[in-house]
Amino acid sequence: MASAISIQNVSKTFHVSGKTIPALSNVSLDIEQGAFVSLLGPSGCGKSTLLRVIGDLLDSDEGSVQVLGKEARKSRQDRDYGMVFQQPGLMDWRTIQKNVELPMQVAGVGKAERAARAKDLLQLVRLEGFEGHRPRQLSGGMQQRAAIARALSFEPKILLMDEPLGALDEMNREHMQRELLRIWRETGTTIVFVTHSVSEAAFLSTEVVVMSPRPGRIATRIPIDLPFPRTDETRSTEKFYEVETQVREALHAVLEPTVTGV
Ligand SMILES: Nc1ncnc2c1ncn2[C@@H]1O[C@H](COP(=O)(O)OP(=O)(O)OP(=O)(O)O)[C@@H](O)[C@H]1O
Repeated sequence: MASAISIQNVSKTFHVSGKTIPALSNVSLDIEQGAFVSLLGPSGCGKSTLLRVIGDLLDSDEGSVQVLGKEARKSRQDRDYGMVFQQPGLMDWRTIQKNVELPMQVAGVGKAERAARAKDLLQLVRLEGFEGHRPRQLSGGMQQRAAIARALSFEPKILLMDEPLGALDEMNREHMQRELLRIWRETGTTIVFVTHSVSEAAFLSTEVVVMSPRPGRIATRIPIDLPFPRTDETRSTEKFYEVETQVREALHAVLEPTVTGV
């Protein structure tokens, strides 16, 4: 399958108050179109930095990122990306419908068209009936679904998600994982997803990329061959347990390199 994202030898160092923080070192990664790739690794290993470099929110010092065969900057200008962060970032003085319409409004999409598209997107994330609500009147999971709807406004080919479910309680989180898989399968978008959760990464992904601590490097790539559709039953299967264990062991290996010999 064609490559959606091609990262070649990317390095990034931050300089803060005379200190040098090597965040990424020589990262190379190819992500296929339609993949759901999770970046997993210890805190500070550069997951968010890598996501921001992919999304052209941050320049790398070295290396290159090609998205759909173009420079990342061109892809951002072409609105190939949708982005979702841990906080939904909705504006409380606008209704849910108007929040979802905002990027389209900024881009100059006409009133009737953006209203119709926002309505469709809210249907996709199952928020029909809440169009006129304010964000504070919705649960955290519902707000995050609205943020996902907003991120999908330009039918992005690439969805970059930085711990989007991290602030949710366990039940809501599992529900949103199922919803996210449904949306991914319905839209066919390529997803790069940052998480701290082994089981979340195993449940959602077609591939888990484990990163090692500072400076961030790709330590292991684990293809996840659990069949689709993945449901709550999937979580209690032997196969899921095996996959989860494999991911957990890979994470432990980067946390305890001297013990494991990695
Ligand atoms: N804008 C910045 N200025 C200076 N240092 C930064 C900046 N952004 C990230 N860093 C540093 O780069 C390293 C990687 O940070 P990053 O946020 O990418 O890690 P992460 O793996 O996403 O962490 P976490 O899992 O805790 O969110 C950290 O040491 C962090 O302090």
